[in-house]
Amino acid sequence: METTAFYLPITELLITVITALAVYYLLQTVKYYRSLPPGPYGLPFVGYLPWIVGSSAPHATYLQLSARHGAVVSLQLGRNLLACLGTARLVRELFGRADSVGRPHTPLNNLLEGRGIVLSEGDLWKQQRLFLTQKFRSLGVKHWEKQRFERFIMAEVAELSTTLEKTAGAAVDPTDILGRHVHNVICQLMMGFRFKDGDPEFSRFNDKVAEGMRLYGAIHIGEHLPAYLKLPGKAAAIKAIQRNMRDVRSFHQQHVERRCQQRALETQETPGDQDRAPGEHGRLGDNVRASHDTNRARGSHANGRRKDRTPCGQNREPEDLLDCYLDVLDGQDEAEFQKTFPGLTKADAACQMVQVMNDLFSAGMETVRTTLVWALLLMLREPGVAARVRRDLSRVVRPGEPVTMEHRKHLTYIEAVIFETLRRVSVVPLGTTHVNLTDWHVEGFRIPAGTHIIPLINKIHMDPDCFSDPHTFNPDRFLHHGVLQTPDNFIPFGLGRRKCLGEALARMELFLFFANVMNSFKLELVKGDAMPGLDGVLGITHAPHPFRLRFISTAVADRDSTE
Ligand code: HEM
Repeated sequence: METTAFYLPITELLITVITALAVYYLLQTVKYYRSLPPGPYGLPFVGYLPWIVGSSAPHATYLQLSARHGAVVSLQLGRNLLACLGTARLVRELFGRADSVGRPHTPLNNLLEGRGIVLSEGDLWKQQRLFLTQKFRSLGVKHWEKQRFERFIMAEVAELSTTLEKTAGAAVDPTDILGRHVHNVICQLMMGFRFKDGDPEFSRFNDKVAEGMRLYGAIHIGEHLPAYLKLPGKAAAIKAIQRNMRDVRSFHQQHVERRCQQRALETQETPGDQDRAPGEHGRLGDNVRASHDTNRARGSHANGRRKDRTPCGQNREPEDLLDCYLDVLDGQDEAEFQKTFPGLTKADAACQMVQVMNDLFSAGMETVRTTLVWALLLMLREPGVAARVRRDLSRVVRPGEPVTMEHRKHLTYIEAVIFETLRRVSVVPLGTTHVNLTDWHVEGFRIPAGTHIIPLINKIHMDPDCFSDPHTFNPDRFLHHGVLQTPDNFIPFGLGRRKCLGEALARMELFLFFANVMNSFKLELVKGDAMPGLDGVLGITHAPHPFRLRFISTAVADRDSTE
């Protein structure tokens, strides 16, 4: 009897406490979700993930959500909360904040251990960003007229013309054709080498990159649902990704080693410097390959930029980004090293350098190539625009003659065509995910620290309030009395502190490749093929479905028309 009397109050107490806790938890949860920006409901545990991973065009899904819920949308993807920003004003304001520069710490991102430039954070990101910005400028990416970087691109443009001539008007996939040449521009900027035509290393490298993307695509759901990566077979997939990353890194590493050896040789050859020990990286290995062209091997020192033959980085100008890094790493001046890369050991800085190379290849090659392919596709679809491009060119250069940066100021319509291409197809429609480092209060809602934040670039570019009649391809919207305009709502390179580092380079490449192709070739749809559409697929970039076209040399076209 006594036992029962004692038992009942305890049970009641327990039930009361549990109920109170459950109600409290429920109220807190409701309060938490009500404080968030509006968004769709999802399923327990996985949230809205099935709708996003199941879509071949997630950017279009986000666009619909933004249309339904407003300028800021939140949704749960597995364990991650996502906020989408649907106006340029919000992206500008929020990504300009110092606490907007985090990147997601997801299981697959973490494989890179926070190295490089795209996924690094904090002081490491700041120092690398500063270093790269300065070096891009000094290599002539920003102030092309003072430097020789344009010559790298023009050399590649000339090679592309040769490649296109060789097709002799046959049907080709422009993505394949442009790949090596766009890749070579980055190769030259980074490491001063280029792949020759038919170089098997190029296919090997490309296959590795494609394999990496395929492997990542197969398990990227694990970024939001880490438990997924514990399923049978997933550990093997992660290992394969790691192996692939090692292979791609070692490809760049070999070029670093070769350069170290060259620099060490130069040091030994320099009178009075025989006693100098080779730099730390001069000992990295001896795996030297001779299958590529290199600036040094091609004697670029003779082009007047090289000042003298003093050792590694002393009193001579760097030829590429690798030189810029090695000048600091190999330099005798420890204080200079610490000032440039505070808190890093030389070994850390060397790993960092190789990952930065990887990042710049990934960020800079696919984006430019895809934009060029879209531009060509749009010229097939818009013959009136293509004709006006040619008319403008003919006022400035003769058909087939090289178009250079010097001509750019007279060819604003071509720049407008490139802008309109970037707007109409948004090659990087969701930017790169940011993470806020503190709680934000935006438009009356709370975005808790650690939220994954994406700018809806394609939504902004296709918003009729930002661009009238947005589905129409109209380059003139970027011109005012013939002067190129950059509207606030035009944000293909992102905004704020982590804005694209390669914008100036990308714009230079896009102009030179596009203008020169248009000046030397007429583009034709292959007979019997359907006109390619503007609904692409979203992988690393928003790319068109494969299509073919024919490049007819203007010399041949003019000859045929006079016959
Ligand atoms: C058409 C060409 C390109 C487009 C549309 C493009 C677009 C973008 C966008 C939208 C971002 C994300 C910005 C953010 O996080 O808010 C980005 C980041 C970046 N881009 Fe580009 N990009 C292009 C070409 C290039 C090139 C040629 C390079 C360099 C070789 C480059 C290097 C980078 C880097 C390093 C970042 C990360 C910056 C950081 O995290 O601090 N991009 N780009």
